[in-house]
Amino acid sequence: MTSLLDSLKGKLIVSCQAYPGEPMLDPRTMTQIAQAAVAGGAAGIRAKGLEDLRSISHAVDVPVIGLVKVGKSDVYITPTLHDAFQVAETGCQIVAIDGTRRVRPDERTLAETVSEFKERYPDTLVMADCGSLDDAVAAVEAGVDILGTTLAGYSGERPKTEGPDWEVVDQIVALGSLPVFVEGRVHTPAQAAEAIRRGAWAVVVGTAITHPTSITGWFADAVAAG
Ligand SMILES: CC(=O)N[C@H](C=O)[C@@H](O)[C@H](O)[C@H](O)COP(=O)(O)O
Repeated sequence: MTSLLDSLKGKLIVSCQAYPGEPMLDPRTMTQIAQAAVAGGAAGIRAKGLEDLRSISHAVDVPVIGLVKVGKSDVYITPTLHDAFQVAETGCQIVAIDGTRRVRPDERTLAETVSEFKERYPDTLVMADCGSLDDAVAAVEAGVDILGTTLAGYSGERPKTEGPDWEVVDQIVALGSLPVFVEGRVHTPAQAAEAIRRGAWAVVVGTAITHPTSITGWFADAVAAG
């Protein structure tokens, strides 16, 4: 396990996700995107959906962070223990789960979820997608392996900052207890480097690398604005 985390230290992880109704929502397409990201230097891949995860885990030789997005409730990133089991079954090395203090659809606490998960999958790491410092503190107590800033700006506790939420990054890194993966609105190479300088173990970039519709929109808006 240590060597898996070591392989990600100071490195870039690329999140490869397409969303319902989008043309790239296809396991083969996402697998090709993941392979292209690895060719470009990604030390890890983050992906969602059981089919995408099975395909990507076979196709790349770097650690994969897996998740599912389920339902329309506030807690949607691998929300239940059952979801976490299904994600782990795909062969990914790290399972990302909602790491907030909100009520989960199966009404297990985060601590219960992590301990039951670890009983069945002791070798799979758990990344807690947190939305605030208080989430991160609770996630450490719950026994997770990795803290992510993924949900800062999306869980109601923090404002949605233009770029990464550096304040919460600094607060969570200052806990000093677990590796912190900075994720969420990292849109430039300079911001990714800044995350590492601020003490992130790794930095996860999604939209700015793998979501052409958003990237095109950024350019189209700039062009339209003249
Ligand atoms: C909030 C939420 O649901 N985040 C999701 C988590 O897996 C993804 O939609 C993001 O793309 C990912 O976190 C990477 O972030 P960004 O795309 O901003 O680089």
